Amino acid sequence: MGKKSKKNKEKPAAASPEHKELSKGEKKEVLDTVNQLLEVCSNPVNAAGPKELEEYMKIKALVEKVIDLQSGLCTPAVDREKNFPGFIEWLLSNGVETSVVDIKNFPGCGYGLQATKDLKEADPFLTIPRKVMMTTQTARDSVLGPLIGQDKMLQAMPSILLALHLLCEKKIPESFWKPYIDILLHIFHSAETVLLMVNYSYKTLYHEHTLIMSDSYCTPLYFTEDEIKLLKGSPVQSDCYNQLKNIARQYAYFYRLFQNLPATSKLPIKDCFTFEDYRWAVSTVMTRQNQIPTPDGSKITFGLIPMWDMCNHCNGTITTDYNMESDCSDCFALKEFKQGEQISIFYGARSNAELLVHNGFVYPENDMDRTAIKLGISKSDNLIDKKTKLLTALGLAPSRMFFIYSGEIPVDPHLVSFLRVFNMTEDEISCYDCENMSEEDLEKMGDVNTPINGENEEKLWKFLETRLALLLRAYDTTAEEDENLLKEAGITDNKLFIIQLRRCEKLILQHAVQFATEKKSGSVQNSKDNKQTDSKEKDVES
Ligand SMILES: C[S@@+](CC[C@H](N)C(=O)[O-])C[C@H]1O[C@@H](n2cnc3c(N)ncnc32)[C@H](O)[C@@H]1O
Repeated sequence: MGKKSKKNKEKPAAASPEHKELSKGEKKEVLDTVNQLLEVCSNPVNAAGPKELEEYMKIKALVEKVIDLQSGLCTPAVDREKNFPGFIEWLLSNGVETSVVDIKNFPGCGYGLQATKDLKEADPFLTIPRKVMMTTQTARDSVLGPLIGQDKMLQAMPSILLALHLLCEKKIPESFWKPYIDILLHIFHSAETVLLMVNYSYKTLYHEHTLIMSDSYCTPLYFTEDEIKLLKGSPVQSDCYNQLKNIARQYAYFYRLFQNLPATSKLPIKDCFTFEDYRWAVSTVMTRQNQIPTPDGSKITFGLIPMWDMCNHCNGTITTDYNMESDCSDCFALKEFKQGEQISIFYGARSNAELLVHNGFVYPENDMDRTAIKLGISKSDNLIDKKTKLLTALGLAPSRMFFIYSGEIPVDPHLVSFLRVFNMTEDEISCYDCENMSEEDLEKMGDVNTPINGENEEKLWKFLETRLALLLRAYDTTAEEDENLLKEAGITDNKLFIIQLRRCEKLILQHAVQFATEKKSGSVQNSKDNKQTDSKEKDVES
């Protein structure tokens, strides 16, 4: 990154002297705990269930111990609001035009961008040049450069590289990106969002809940054990376990690397690489990064795009584009915005589960919501080989994740095809020539309105209805109970998003059960009608 980062590379590692030193004994205790963490987190993934929870609790306890031991080493939080003017000045001095937007606090989603004038759909409102971005390339030009050449993980995983890059720059007082880093969300450990608004409808509550917004991420890395338990029944619970396991493993890996590798001796984080700082950096990158092309345009990589990353999310389409000629990221209004309105952008087609795990929030109005279910042909099914063969011909694995969608039609062609094959008799399977499936066969098999026959159709919807009802029973609460819980005073951000998520999942499942029931009744009726027609035809024949 221009002159400054070169300077960082040559004269690195003047870490800010805010942290205290750990004693020899404390250092040893941290290292022992980190070693245990690495061992537990390197176990192969356990199947979902009690074993997974047990492992999570072990990891969580070790992580808490490390956080506790390192509590004096973490970078202190800064007041981001006070730093916004300096950030805007820095943007202006680097040629970024910001006159169309203001940074403002928007209850429910933290800070965001407000339109300073009316904007029409597709009007440009932000152009951010590469020179202010933090990218994998600027990481290579920074103090991290020598380490990247020696570490496969950093070479292969751009998000991890960005997280460490951010952390190093945060510790360098003269970093080029200091004005940007100073406006990022920081962690106040004791802060919890307090609900000011009670007695409001759910939707109002959702929008009002962060009148006092805690300056903290809500990624699963910050969930407590009790909060994670609130996800019982949700497929996201496993994702949360896995996220902590993966990040803890990475942390332990780099912690040990920083102790042993000469290439890390000049890193400003070498002696103050805390778990708390690492989860902050990872959460920052997870929730703010965007894809950008490499300078030669040959590959796509990741980067942090200052100011663009102040945009919050709403339904719509992607309206950010990289202009290779000007080497800038251009952002256009996804709809008309009136002066004073929040300008939101569409982050991409993500379910609420994905938004919670990767972006640290839930968007109840999400048009793209869906929930995952795992289905597979049972090993005890006598027809497993034949069904597997037919599924393979249809491009489907015999055991895999499917999605149930919000919206009118909750099933997609993959699920419909799978369920049809899953419920076939031997005679039905034998009607298909797996070696010569035509495009038309594939399409028909997945078309929700083209049953292969009444009986199969009835079995299919009955199976789905029963399966989804079972999934709904796995949760500890109903959607209605969740709605009431969301109205409780004093709910934390984490709990709010978790309950919103499981409520959204239940609404999707409930609607899909209703859809399956209606389809089943329709197919029963059709079967009856067909049988009657058959017998009438037989009568006529006889
Ligand atoms: C790219 S940042 C946007 C700026 C951020 N609000 C801030 O204060 O810095 C993404 C984060 O904003 C919040 N966010 C974005 N869109 C949101 C929405 N529709 N509802 C709630 N929170 C949202 C989430 O905390 C998310 O992790």
